[in-house]
Amino acid sequence: MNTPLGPDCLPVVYGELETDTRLYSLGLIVHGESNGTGSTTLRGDMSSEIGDRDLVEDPLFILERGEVYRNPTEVKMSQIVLPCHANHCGELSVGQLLKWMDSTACLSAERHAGSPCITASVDDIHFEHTIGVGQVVNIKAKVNRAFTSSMEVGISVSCEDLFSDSLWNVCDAFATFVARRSEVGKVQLKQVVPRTQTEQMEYSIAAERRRMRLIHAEIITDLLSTSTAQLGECQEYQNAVSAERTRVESVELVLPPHANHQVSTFGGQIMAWMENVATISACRLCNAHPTLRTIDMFHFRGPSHIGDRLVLKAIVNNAFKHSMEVGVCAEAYQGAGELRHINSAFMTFEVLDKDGKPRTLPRIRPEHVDGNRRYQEAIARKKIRLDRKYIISCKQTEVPLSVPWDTSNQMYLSYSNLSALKIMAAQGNWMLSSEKNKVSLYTLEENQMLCFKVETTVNVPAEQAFQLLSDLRRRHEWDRHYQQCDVIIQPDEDDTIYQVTTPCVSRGGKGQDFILLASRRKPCDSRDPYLIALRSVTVPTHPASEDYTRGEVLCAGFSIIEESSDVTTISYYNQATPGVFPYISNDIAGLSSSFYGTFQSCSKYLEENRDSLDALPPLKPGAEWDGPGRTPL
Ligand SMILES: CCCCCCCCCCCCCC(=O)SCCNC(=O)CCNC(=O)[C@H](O)C(C)(C)COP(=O)(O)OP(=O)(O)OC[C@H]1O[C@@H](n2cnc3c(N)ncnc32)[C@H](O)[C@@H]1OP(=O)(O)O
Repeated sequence: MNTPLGPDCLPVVYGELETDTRLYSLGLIVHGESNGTGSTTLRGDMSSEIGDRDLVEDPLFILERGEVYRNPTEVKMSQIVLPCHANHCGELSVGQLLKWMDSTACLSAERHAGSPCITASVDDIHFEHTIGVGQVVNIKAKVNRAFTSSMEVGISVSCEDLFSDSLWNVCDAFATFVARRSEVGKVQLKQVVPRTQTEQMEYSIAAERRRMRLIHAEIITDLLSTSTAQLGECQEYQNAVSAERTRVESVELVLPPHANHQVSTFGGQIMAWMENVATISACRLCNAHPTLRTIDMFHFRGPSHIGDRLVLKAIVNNAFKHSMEVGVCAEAYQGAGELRHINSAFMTFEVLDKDGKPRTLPRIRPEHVDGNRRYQEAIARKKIRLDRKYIISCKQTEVPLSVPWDTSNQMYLSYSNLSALKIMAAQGNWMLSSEKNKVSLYTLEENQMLCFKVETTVNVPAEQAFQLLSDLRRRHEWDRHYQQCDVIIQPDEDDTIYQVTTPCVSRGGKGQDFILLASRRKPCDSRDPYLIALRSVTVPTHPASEDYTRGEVLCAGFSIIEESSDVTTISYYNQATPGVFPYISNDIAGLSSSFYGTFQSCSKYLEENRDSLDALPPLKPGAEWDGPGRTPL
């Protein structure tokens, strides 16, 4: 535990976070959390057997008329795995599983849209377990959020062994479906109305995931160009297998049974064909049975139809000690026509020994210039996957409070920063602790974790309040804990890294400094708030110094809701541990009013500046910190 006061006017969050508040990855949720379809499951690592059927049941949300609530878009599918669904090892083929997942998700999307829907993309999927013949696959899908013509569908897959009466999670995924009605062109979907706390959380985070997915290709291209430039020559290994030996090409004629109910090629079938060639390619490297672990996010670029020929190509791009990356591409043509690129994917395979541990794999020898490029890019993607897993899929108890920031993880940190704030804000059991002069203090205690929220209403337009509060350089105007605040880096318009110094709290003691990532977001639609999320990061240019005690913030920030054109509700959130409780207990018990004082000066600051923003020069994206003590911009 460090010193109690932080740069957020309120005590800062320190220490290990004993919480099941969860961070969400783009496609996969790795640890105990909501499963994307409205139910809550407890899972961990590979030993994630649920063991208790109740954990995957829907939360029993009782409607006023006494009925149990069920999401109107929810669709369930259960299938017994038969030998015809399995590979030669008696495990359900992932291709078959993808078909079932795509069908269930599409039917859920169509239930919401009331019109035909097509799969646009599927986020990263991580398969935690294989499924055997005779076991039952349960798939649940529901629409988390509708945008204009597209929707995010959350899919959860569990496996059930009827003989041992056990149940475990296999994977969670998020797919995007686009509604199409030929006669009207672009469809305007009705909004999803979240009814439960989990639905509210999924609804809120779906906007973040959409943002990430729409710029995913761009991010990966940027990261690849910077990362591969640093990698140098390909390493040579003894007994390496030639990449060319793993090359597979296979053609499929799209027949009516391969089409969906809209007569284009069924997306699940395309994924199954892709998985088939990828598995053959992986086998050629290891001469053993490979297990598919992850599929990176992919995008159905364009449709294909009955009568099309689909050319499926796969090659092992690189093999690491325990995993290999296979690149797969699907192209379509008609008769003697041109090839159309319809899909690409990167799949990661492992080979498991008899104890289920990954075996050491032979290395790959790339050939030709193109082979070297693929080899290097696979290394870069491996790093990107690890970064992403570390930042956005880790259990919070495993993440250090300050996460290293660099350009390669910038997007993921921003995403996790905002998602953590959204998850905190979406909790339904906030208790009003005290109220004074229109400022309310709420607390939330769960799993030895204490969060608090301070809320008030101001007569300032929401956008203006957002602009004023998101520039931390002005925070000293209303918050005495912000002694100095300098911009270190501003990678883009929505993210800024600041160094904040706070006064010392004990006589003769040191002040604190904080390296804070502030990520801000404007609303995606009228149901969203403006958000400013804060968390600690580390940057190599600013190590902890002797002059200050380095303080840390795990999750804090503002949610700003427009009540009318002139009235705005401002909520400040902070996530604390039992260790800081003594410092805020006075306020919670009503013995002190420091929160109110700070929040009232915040309201005053906003109202005094309701018509101006121009006290400081605007932040410029790309700005870099230029040395201690100097003006950063
Ligand atoms: C063998 C067994 C068979 C069994 C059969 C069982 C059948 C069961 C049934 C199962 C059936 C299963 C179903 C199947 O089998 S569907 C068959 C597989 N899918 C396809 O063939 C789709 C091919 N792709 C396209 O047609 C286009 O690329 C689409 C239409 C997808 C986008 O085209 P385009 O870009 O020109 O359109 P737009 O600019 O107007 O955007 C439209 C919306 O799309 C959003 N968007 C765009 N890109 C992405 C992205 N990467 N991630 C997320 N979202 C993305 C975008 O933001 C916008 O959203 P909004 O802002 O409006 O909200």
